[in-house]
Amino acid sequence: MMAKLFRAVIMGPPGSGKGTISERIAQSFGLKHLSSGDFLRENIAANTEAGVLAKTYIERGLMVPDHVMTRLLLPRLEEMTRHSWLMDGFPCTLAQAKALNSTCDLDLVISLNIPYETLKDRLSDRWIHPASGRVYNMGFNPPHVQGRDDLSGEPLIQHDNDQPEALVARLRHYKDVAKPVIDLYKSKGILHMFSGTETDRIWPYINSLLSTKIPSRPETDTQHIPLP
Ligand SMILES: Nc1ncnc2c1ncn2[C@@H]1O[C@H](COP(=O)(O)OP(=O)(O)OP(=O)(O)O)[C@@H](O)[C@H]1O
Ligand SMILES: Nc1nc2c(ncn2[C@H]2C[C@H](O)[C@@H](COP(=O)(O)OP(=O)(O)O)O2)c(=O)[nH]1
Repeated sequence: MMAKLFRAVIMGPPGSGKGTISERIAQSFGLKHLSSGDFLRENIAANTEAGVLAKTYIERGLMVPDHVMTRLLLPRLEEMTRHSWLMDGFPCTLAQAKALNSTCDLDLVISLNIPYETLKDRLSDRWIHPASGRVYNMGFNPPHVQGRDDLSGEPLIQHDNDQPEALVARLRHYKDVAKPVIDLYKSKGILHMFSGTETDRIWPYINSLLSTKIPSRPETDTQHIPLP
């Protein structure tokens, strides 16, 4: 018999650690880490119709319109009939959340609540490998060679909109659009909020919550049944 699939979303402002925590969840529980940013970059690289359209918004530092996001992501999620997944970066508006709702029932939503000063410090030190989306922080998880991606050796870059001047506006925007989404998931009883300044201190709480909901991977806990 096939085990039930597990579907989760992780939300939080820029720099809150969604990507970092998603990777840990994927490793520990075998969920597939899906990222809206990665889907967009793949589509841009492949020159799909949605990718070409999305690029015009991303280049201007704007959010991609809801109808483009849902057209792009929902079919991909519908195809994921054999994998449990964790979605990072989608939904981020109420319209996206409602569209997702009509496609699947989420089991859990993780929301990260991180103080502004912490976000500012992290992002001003965030370095990205543009081709893969791999993220480094010079204090927290520095690359082996300064300024170079660990796997490809290619140069790392910083985003202008990670600098403090742009961050205030991004954060305000996040708060405005995320609030109704958080309220929706709260009302469904699936929202779990985690607050703190360090990923390493938040992680054990997320880990133990997930341990009550899904089996760990066989290599971390051999008594459990692996996910499909
Ligand atoms: N759910 C979404 N709705 C609309 N636009 C999106 C969405 N997800 C990503 N985007 C667009 O794609 C861009 C890249 O997304 P990505 O998540 O990689 O990076 P980001 O904006 O730096 O986010 P964060 O700082 O939270 O990691 C965003 O800046 C935005 O323009
Ligand atoms: N100093 C410090 N930096 C951290 C911590 N957790 C994550 N980071 C780093 C990694 C990234 O460079 C940056 C933002 O993390 P991210 O996982 O990309 O966040 P998000 O934008 O996907 O939500 O902060 C942390 O706990 N401390």
